Amino acid sequence: MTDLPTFIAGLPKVELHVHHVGSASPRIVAELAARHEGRSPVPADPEALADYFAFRDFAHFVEVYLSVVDLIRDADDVWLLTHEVARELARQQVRYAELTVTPYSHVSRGIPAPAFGEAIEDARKRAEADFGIALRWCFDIPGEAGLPAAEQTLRIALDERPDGLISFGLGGPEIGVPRPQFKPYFDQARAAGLRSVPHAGETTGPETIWDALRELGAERIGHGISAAQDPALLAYLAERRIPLEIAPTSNVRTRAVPSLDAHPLPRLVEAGVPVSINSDDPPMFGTTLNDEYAVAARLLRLGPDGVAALARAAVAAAFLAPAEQARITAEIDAYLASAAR
Ligand SMILES: O=c1[nH]cnc2c1ncn2[C@@H]1O[C@H](CO)[C@@H](O)[C@H]1O
Repeated sequence: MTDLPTFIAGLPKVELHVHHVGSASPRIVAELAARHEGRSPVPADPEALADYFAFRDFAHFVEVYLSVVDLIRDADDVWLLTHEVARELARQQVRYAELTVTPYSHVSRGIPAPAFGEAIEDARKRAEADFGIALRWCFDIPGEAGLPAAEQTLRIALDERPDGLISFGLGGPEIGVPRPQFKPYFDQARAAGLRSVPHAGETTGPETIWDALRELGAERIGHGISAAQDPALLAYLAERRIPLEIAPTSNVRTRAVPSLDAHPLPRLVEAGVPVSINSDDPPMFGTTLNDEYAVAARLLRLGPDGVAALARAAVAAAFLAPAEQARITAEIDAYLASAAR
């Protein structure tokens, strides 16, 4: 048996909670910054960028995140970012990823919605051809922009309806951004066949998760780590098999959790809550999906069998057709068997 990091690197995976702009690597950011003559506070130098991605708190994280969004000024930038994010995911043996994109942030910066939709769709198809990775989209509302952003995100989702669009989300800060106000938008998105995957319980308590479940019809929860504070909620999530999209390093870097050793992941797993392991905004948090699997393996004291089970759990939580789930799961099983020889 090879060492665990090598095993993880070759393990077929899916990723369910990773943000488009948040995945802009230092190389992509440098290229985007160079395209726009440095009219940005975002450093082009990868070293300086690593320091720039150090966050005082969650509000500071959103501020930095939006400064990277400002670098994306036209459809070509959108295409470049999307194709490169797919390349990096495929390099980590990701077969399928549900990528969270925030159309409002780009359209409000002057990229027409049709051009945005065409760019992500063309990059998605090219990525499938170039790297063999299947991408799907979650369109998320940037919570800090409130109901106007909800309205426009829904409009773009329903009017453009790119082939890859499968879900509707809500990101950004939770503090001061209660979930219930977004119910009319989630109702319309779900009525149109989009799956509901809001963030909740990342920087606020269990009541935000209850709201996401009861008001927004959440089928999965982004983060949801504060569920560990509410035994009734843990039981509810476990009984109904409602998965949490866990991104351990994200929670530490945004100061939602004081340290990895304090992360509630072991308690969530112990309570029987389905979890998937994700990277969220990997370059911003100085991590990769593979690193997050290694973190989860350490926190949960897993070997190859346990890590393969985490990968299978993410496949089971994906909005994938059963035949596709079976195909990727069989690949995971075959890989585990071959690694054991
Ligand atoms: O970890 C996260 N939690 C919440 N929002 C996030 C996270 N990572 C990226 N975003 C994104 O930040 C944007 C700000 O406009 C939101 O749209 C959200 O998608």
